[in-house]
Amino acid sequence: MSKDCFKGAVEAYASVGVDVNAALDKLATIPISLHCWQGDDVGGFEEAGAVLSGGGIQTTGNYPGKARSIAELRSDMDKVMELVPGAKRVSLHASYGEFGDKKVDRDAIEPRHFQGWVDWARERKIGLDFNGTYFSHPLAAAGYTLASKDPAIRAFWLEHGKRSRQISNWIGEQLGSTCVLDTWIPDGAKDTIVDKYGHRRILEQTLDDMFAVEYPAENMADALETKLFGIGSESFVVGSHEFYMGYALKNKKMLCIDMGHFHSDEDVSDKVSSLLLYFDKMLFHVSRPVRWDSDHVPLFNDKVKALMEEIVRMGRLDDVYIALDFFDASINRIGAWVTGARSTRKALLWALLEPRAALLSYEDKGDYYGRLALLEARNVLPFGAVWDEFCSRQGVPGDLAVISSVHAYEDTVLRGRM
Ligand SMILES: C[C@H](O)[C@H](O)[C@@H](O)C(=O)CO
Ligand SMILES: [Mn+2]
Repeated sequence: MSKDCFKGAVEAYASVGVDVNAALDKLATIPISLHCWQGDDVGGFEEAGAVLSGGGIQTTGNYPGKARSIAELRSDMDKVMELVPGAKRVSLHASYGEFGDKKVDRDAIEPRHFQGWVDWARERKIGLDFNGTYFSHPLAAAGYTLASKDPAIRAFWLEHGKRSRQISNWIGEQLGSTCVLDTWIPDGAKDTIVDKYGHRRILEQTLDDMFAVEYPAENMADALETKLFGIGSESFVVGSHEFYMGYALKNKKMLCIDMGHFHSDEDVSDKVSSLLLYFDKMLFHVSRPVRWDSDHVPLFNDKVKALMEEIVRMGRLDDVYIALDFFDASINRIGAWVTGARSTRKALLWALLEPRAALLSYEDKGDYYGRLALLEARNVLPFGAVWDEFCSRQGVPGDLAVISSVHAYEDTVLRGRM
């Protein structure tokens, strides 16, 4: 789009009281954490050919070009970062360490296994986030990890959790940027369970043990991810929304809200103005559920827009961590990553361009027609011209040019992996 289109857009937004250039400046600074696991279908690199198993999550599809090594994954992520405008971070899973030839089990991971990632991130001047990996492991196969009634299984995963915290602290210290550690466990049951209370009491105690060590807030921040159900845990999830809301509030941890983890007609954005009253900070996983927690590529759709609008309306952008969490193996994985990340960024821009003051003034006067009509009118303001200008200022291609860039990478790099 031409500079004239952008000039026209600046005027159009100014007519409803919005400063486009201020919005673009702010947008560039909001970090989005890109999840490493989109590049290899959540397999990880603990051993050659590792694949996702159990854990209530699933990738479907077998599109050619999956990353087969950490080197390939990093090359793919470099390509993604070249095509995604604005500040970025990378979110690692513990199963993506560099473990060498000897088997390193989850209860033995150490900071040195992530030195390569820290060096890689430092070169790119980005921060890293971390996730313990409580799935794709024989000791998770019975359905419980931190909430297991088997003391040996529980001790194994507790050690993994403690080490994940230690590694996150080290990463944050190394990079001078707070490393967010998200803890998600798959624990739950396929069918009716009698002792829900027992498992939840165990989880509470294990988390208390895991969090016994305090790390400096500037190095690492703990988040706990809630879930409604998963494949194989349809009837009971120990770490439910209520469980973690209570635990996190009581113990001053962050809550992680994943957009895929609720009933499909539940409005996730509606939760934010309640949760951020009580939590100082929160983590969001941006995902797109289709009928269930299917982890489709996020789009610039109403749900993502509404989530960002709520955060911006509350003036709490600096209190939230925005991370991606999806895994689609049925299409070009780089394209999936890029589309999900750009859509999330677009939704942030959408929220920053909302004519908030004018809308609020209608609302406060009780002029609900005025509010409704302005909400409708803003839908056809020249948003595309502003987005294109942002991409150009950030030195990344516009939406259409991205398609050919992704195709070229597929032809020159991904096809060579078959
Ligand atoms: C791979 C991630 O840890 C996982 O997707 C988790 O965040 C989740 O959302 C599980 O449903
Ligand atoms: Mn998630």
